[in-house]
Parts: sequence; C-alpha cells; structure tokens
Amino acid sequence: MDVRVNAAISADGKLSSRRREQIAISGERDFDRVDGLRAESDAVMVGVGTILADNPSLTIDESERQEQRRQNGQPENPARVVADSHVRTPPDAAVLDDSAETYLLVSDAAPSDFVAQMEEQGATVIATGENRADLASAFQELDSHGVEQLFVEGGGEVIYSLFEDELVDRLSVFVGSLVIGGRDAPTLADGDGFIEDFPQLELDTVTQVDDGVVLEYDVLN
Ligand SMILES: NC(=O)C1=CN([C@@H]2O[C@H](COP(=O)(O)OP(=O)(O)OC[C@H]3O[C@@H](n4cnc5c(N)ncnc54)[C@H](O)[C@@H]3O)[C@@H](O)[C@H]2O)C=CC1
Ligand SMILES: Nc1nc(O)c(N)c(N[C@@H]2O[C@H](COP(=O)(O)O)[C@@H](O)[C@H]2O)n1
Repeated sequence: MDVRVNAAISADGKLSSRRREQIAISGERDFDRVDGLRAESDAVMVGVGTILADNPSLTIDESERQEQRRQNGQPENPARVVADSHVRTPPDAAVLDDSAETYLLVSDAAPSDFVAQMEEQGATVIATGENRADLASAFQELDSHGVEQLFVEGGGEVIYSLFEDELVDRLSVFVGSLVIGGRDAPTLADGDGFIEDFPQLELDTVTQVDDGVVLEYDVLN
C-alpha cells in the first residue's frame, strides 16, 4: 500500500488552535489541490480526533472529478478510514453517511455493542491491536479490501503514529502565512515525539500556492 500524508500548517507548525476547531489555513487553490489528491486515492483517512473536531465528510467536492472516477470504474468517492481505538466516533458523524464506504480501525478491546452499532450504520470495523489500533496490521486488511493508495489528512496524533510505524511513503505540507501559537495547539506530528532515529525526508518540490507554499517530500524509511 502506498501511504501519502497531507496537512496544512501555520508558519509555526500548528494544525489548528488550542481550541482544536477547524481553521482554514489553506486557501481556495490549496483546498482544490487536496480535492485532487482525494480523487487519486482509494481511501482517505483521519483520526477520530479530527472527526470530533471537524466532522468532515472526506468526499470529493468537484463533481467533474467524481465523474472521472465513475468513468474509470471507481466509486465516485474514495472510501473513508477512521482510526478510532477507543470507539469515539459519534453515530451521526458525517463519515458514516452513504456517500462512500467507511472503515473504522478499532482495537481488539472495542466493545461489541459499538461494533454492532457502527456495522448497522454501514461501516466495516477492522479490529487490531490490544489497546490501540495496530495500524500496520489494519493496513494489510485494508489492502485486502483493494485500498492501494491511502491518503491521510491528519490529525497530529495519527500522523505521528504513522511515522512511528514507518508507514508513510510521501508527505506534503501546505504552510500558510499565519501564526497560531499555543503549547496545546496540535502540530503536524504530536504523540510522544521522537528523541532519536528521527524520520528523514527528502525534499522533492516546493510550490507557491495561494499565499503559502506546498512542500512535497519523499520519506526515507
Ligand atoms: N490543518 C490540517 O490540515 C488538519 C487539521 N486537523 C486538526 O487536527 C486536530 C485533530 O488532531 P488530533 O487531536 O491529533 O487527532 P487525530 O485526528 O490524529 O486523532 C487522534 C485519535 O485517533 C485515535 N487513534 C486510533 N488509533 C490510533 C493510533 N494507532 N495512533 C494514534 N491515534 C490513534 C486515538 O483515539 C487518538 O486520540 C483538530 O484540531 C483538527 O482540526 C486535522 C486534520 C487536518
Ligand atoms: N488541507 C487542509 N487545509 C486546511 O486549512 C484545513 N483546515 C484542513 N483540514 C482538514 O480538511 C478536511 C475537511 O474535510 P471536508 O472537506 O470537510 O470533508 C478534514 O480532514 C480537515 O480536518 N485541511
């Protein structure tokens, strides 16, 4: 499976403010670039922190891109994947609507009534790992469901875990021209943080988009 991570950060590296509300760091052209990346993917993934903060639909905005996918024999939207070890996805979350397939990655400790409720909503639940979803094993299962290109949009906890598990192939970052600040504001990669063996990146391209810049990296695993 090929895993691409994309996020928008402020010039000081924040994904959002300490209130963890959705902030439009990207401008119109960058949101359109992200829509294009969704359209190239088999599935779009976020952590449940992003579901609770932003309630995204993770579907494609541009109808021409959906039409192109239909012509290619693909579903009009990529599947949605939510990392949700501790079963916090609300039953009315937008990702559970019927506009695309949805996978929830939970741990083996997920209560069966939660699993049943999510399956009733049409989601496919993949349980791996003792107390936290084991992303490497879950990705193998996603692969068996035909997910070859996975596009990860955040947030900072999930992105850190993916780097920790050496699962990221490519990283793109839109750096917007604003400062958010705050020691409790989420950053691109949160979690415990690395103290050695820092994941190394190779800078591929730098492109100005809107009043910010997109940095594209290959990840040297
Ligand atoms: N600017 C941007 O591009 C984006 C910003 N955001 C912002 O990021 C914030 C949400 O980010 P976070 O709080 O970091 O939440 P997150 O979206 O990374 O979700 C974290 C949660 O995922 C679950 N999870 C399940 N398996 C996991 C695993 N193996 N490793 C790590 N987590 C796992 C855990 O319950 C954990 O609490 C919000 O403020 C949102 O607005 C989110 C996406 C994109
Ligand atoms: N690329 C990007 N730029 C920003 O400025 C953002 N705030 C985000 N946030 C993420 O965008 C997704 C929105 O999903 P919907 O289009 O509403 O379905 C979601 O993943 C946000 O967290 N991204």
